[in-house]
This record gives sequence, structure tokens and C-alpha cells, in this order.
Amino acid sequence: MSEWPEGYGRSLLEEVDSTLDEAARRAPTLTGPEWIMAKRQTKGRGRRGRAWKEPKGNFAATLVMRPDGAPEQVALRSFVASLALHDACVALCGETAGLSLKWPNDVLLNGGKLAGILLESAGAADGVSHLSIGIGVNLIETPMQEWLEPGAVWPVSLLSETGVHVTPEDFLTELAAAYDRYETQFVTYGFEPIRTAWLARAARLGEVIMARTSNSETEGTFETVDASGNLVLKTAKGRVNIPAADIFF
Ligand SMILES: O=C(O)CCCC[C@@H]1SC[C@@H]2NC(=O)N[C@@H]21
Repeated sequence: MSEWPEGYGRSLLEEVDSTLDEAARRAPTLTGPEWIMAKRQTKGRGRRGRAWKEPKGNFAATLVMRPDGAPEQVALRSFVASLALHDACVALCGETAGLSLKWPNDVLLNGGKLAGILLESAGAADGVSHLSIGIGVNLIETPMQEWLEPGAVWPVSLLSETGVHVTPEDFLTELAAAYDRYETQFVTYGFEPIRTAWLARAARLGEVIMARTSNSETEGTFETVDASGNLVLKTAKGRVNIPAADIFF
């Protein structure tokens, strides 16, 4: 098991509305980055306003920090967090060929959704006043099917796919350690090594995928992720850089 990384606070809560809401409440008085984990969330949320339910034993936590930099740079930490999630799973379950990263920030295992990330931030005059990285991982169970959007990637759990029972506490320790390593790399060398590492683990790179927003659909070959974190698709009409969408295979 890794050591808890130096400089990071840690709170373990029995129950909270959402660890993202708790992060926003704590942000104004934060003295350093802090992980807030809860055994139960009563109002967990996912991307695009979707509810996030975590059956007992799954992982729900938010890392809240006050990073320097422009909002677009700060937001690239979703890739930092995806890589950390990948490494935490490997550290706890061994090298798993079926792990991959789905743009913009899901972790897949054997093609099913294992984990999701939701970034929230608040602005300040000179950048971002705080960034919250909310992370949910299906350690033990998958959410019930009626909570799933049509066409969404089927959920899987770490237990069902690997047979390894990981506690949220152990997962947090590995995740925090892995996050710290990638955060240091990001702050020291910028996005490029993170982008390269992310692409090496990307799901469906080079394949035809569909990017869907609330008012558009774009089909094309997944070429790469650019220096701003945009999805780059080669379509019949040329190359398209997409800043935000859900992708479907
Ligand atoms: O895939 C998604 O839609 C993102 C899911 C993010 C869920 C986590 S659980 C911890 C944190 N608190 C929340 O309310 N949401 C995030």
C-alpha cells in the first residue's frame, strides 16, 4: 500500500449531500488540497445534471484545491485524475489489460464504465478560486439499470471484473498517491506528458466514434486529443476539435 501523500488533507465522512457540495463549502478556508470522502451521498451528481448513485461500499470522493492558472489549464486536471484512477486500479488489482480511459473522463474496465469524474470550479478575477474533482468508482456494485441513460456504457464493478474486494479507504490512499505523482508531473512539465500517457490508455483511439452534445452529433475517427484536451475527430467534412461532448461507440 502506498503512503498518504505529503501536503494533502483527508476527511472521511459517514454521510453528506455530495462531496462536491462539501468541497464548495470548505473551499474558502482551505489551507491546502484536501480529499473529502463519504460512505454515503444523499445527492450525488454526475455529468450533465445526471444523478450519481453509489451502492454501499463504492467509492465517492472529491479532491478540492486552489490551483494557479487559467481556467482552461486548470480543467486539464480531469486527465490527471483519469490517469491516477487508472494507476490506483493497477496498484490494487494488478496490471489489467481491460482498463482504458474514455474521453473526456471515464474509466472503463473490459468495456464497461468503472468510474466517472466530474469537475467543478468557481471563478476568481485572476483565474479559478477553487477546483473540485469529484470521483465515483464502482468498487463493489454497479448502479441499478434504471438509473442509466439509454446508450450509456454499461456499468461494471472492480469486484465483478477482477474478483478483488477493495475498500473505499484503501482506494483513496492509492488514488491520492497516484494523483500526487501526476499532479507533480503536470505542474512541472505541463500537459504534454499527461496527454501522451492518457492517449496510451485511450479507449477506441483510431476507431469511428460518435460525439453527442445536447444539439449536435458528430461521427468520425478518433484521431487524438489536442493540447487543449479537445477530442479530435476526422470526419467526412474534415478534422473537428470538440471541447465537450459525450461519446458513444
Ligand atoms: O460519470 C459521471 O457522470 C461523473 C460521476 C461523478 C460522481 C462523483 S461521486 C463523488 C462526487 N460527488 C458527486 O456528487 N459526484 C462526484
